[in-house]
Amino acid sequence: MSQNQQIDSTYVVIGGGIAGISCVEALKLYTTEPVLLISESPIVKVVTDIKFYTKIAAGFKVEDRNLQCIENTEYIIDKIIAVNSIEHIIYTANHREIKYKKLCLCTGATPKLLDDKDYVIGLRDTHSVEYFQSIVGTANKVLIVGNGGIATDLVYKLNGIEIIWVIRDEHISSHFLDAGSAEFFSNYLNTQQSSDKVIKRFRYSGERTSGAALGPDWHCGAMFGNHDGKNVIIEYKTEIKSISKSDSVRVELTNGKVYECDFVVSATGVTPNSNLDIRDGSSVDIASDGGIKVDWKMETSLSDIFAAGDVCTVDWTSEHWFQMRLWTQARQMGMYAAKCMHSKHINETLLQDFCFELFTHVTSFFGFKVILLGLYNAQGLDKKECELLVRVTNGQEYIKLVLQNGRVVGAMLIGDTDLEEMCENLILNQIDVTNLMDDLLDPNIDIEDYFD
Ligand SMILES: Cc1cc2nc3c(=O)[nH]c(=O)nc-3n(C[C@H](O)[C@H](O)[C@H](O)COP(=O)(O)OP(=O)(O)OC[C@H]3O[C@@H](n4cnc5c(N)ncnc54)[C@H](O)[C@@H]3O)c2cc1C
Ligand SMILES: NC(=O)C1=CN([C@@H]2O[C@H](COP(=O)(O)OP(=O)(O)OC[C@H]3O[C@@H](n4cnc5c(N)ncnc54)[C@H](OP(=O)(O)O)[C@@H]3O)[C@@H](O)[C@H]2O)C=CC1
Repeated sequence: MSQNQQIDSTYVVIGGGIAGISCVEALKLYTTEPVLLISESPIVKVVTDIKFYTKIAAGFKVEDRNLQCIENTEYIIDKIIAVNSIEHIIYTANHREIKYKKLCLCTGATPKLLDDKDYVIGLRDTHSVEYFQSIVGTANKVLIVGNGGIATDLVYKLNGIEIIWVIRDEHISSHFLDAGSAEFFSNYLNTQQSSDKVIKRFRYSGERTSGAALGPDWHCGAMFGNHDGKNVIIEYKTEIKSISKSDSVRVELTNGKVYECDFVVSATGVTPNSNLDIRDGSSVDIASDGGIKVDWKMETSLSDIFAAGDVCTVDWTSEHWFQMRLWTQARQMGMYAAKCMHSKHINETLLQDFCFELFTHVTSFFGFKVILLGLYNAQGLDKKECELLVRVTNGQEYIKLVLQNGRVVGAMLIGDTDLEEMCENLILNQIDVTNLMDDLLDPNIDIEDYFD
């Protein structure tokens, strides 16, 4: 579409990430009215090979595609810089003015960097991990800061290099794992595939359900053994004190340790791209984490402007669901925002999407399938009121059910456990399993028989 031409579209979606593309694809299912995608990048992210493990939990791949490959979609490669929410006009960097009836902002987020030096690197998506691997080729030692998804991915994927992993917590991957499952992975990485198939089952209640209670006490400086030619030194419960560069990059930690490395990876979370110039004297509500606030209909405080994916922050709660900036939720939110926009446009009653009844996430860590359901780490619960059922088979599976008042409220399933459907049903139906506690994770009992 040429510049300076008055463009008018019923629906406009900003951003070619998972949320934006999911929103556009869903809108095309609901309506034949014009849908326009504005993406600052000609490369967009599409979901492929989707596989449902339960009614809600789905795993999928994310592929980079050229915008031309997205069928029957009007698009403009441009950057939105401002909006007039009263006149319903978008202004772009290439001087276009676009009139909309319903607008969805899917502008994502940007990596938070510890420092803006060129030897401190952030990663925007898993694909840049591959790019990163190419530049890391010449390096011998990298220092990774952060204990979330990216750091966990990197520590596993980087080979032939020494890694210093600096985390604030007592165990690794704290945004996903508890101490017990962190120990499971560390055992596996240190001893490769363990030969003895020892099945251990535990039941914890009250105090012992919090933090590191689930596994042996972690000690600082634990190392993963030599795995694929890499050496991982983990520095627990410490942070960066200073980063400087002379011949090499020098990093001082708050625990007094000093490391020399080739560069630092700042895997320290993301900041939503929520800064938007609003040219009508109003302002959009922003949450404390910097995301654009959305209500249960994904609508922002500005009428007819919706938001989905990393850029937004939900201002509603759900009993077994919470927001986490993931592909999983970018896709769910993008599709649901489309339904919300269309329902509002045709003035139809809207019901909240079923997927927000239950937090689900399918991913893999250290080569193991990981399915997280509900409050898998007792998020937001009083740990004293929780009970945990755990079954561990070294090198094969780690299963943890979180229970409150005799009902399952969360599950962490690592390995091919085939328990995801049972766990999803138990959480959604809130079945009292008080009398089944000893059998629930007994591998010799087909627990499904209880519920047929
Ligand atoms: C290294 C890394 C690895 C990850 N791995 C996983 C994983 O394994 N599993 C998982 O569930 N999640 C993962 N995530 C999180 C996941 O990538 C995000 O939650 C998800 O991609 C967010 O999608 P989005 O569409 O909201 O934002 P984005 O994917 O960031 O897309 C935003 C789009 O908007 C465009 N844009 C921004 N501003 C403007 C503007 N003003 N005008 C026009 N266009 C604009 C951008 O160019 C971009 O195309 C990972 C994240 C990172 C950083
Ligand atoms: N397989 C998957 O599902 C993957 C998902 N992702 C997602 O992508 C997004 C970005 O990933 P990522 O960047 O790892 O973000 P995450 O939010 O997952 O983790 C950020 C980590 O950095 C720590 N941190 C933040 N600031 C500092 C600091 N100044 N010094 C030391 N540590 C700090 C946080 O600690 P604290 O918790 O104490 O704030 C946290 O451990 C996340 O939403 C993540 O869930 C990414 C990769 C893979």
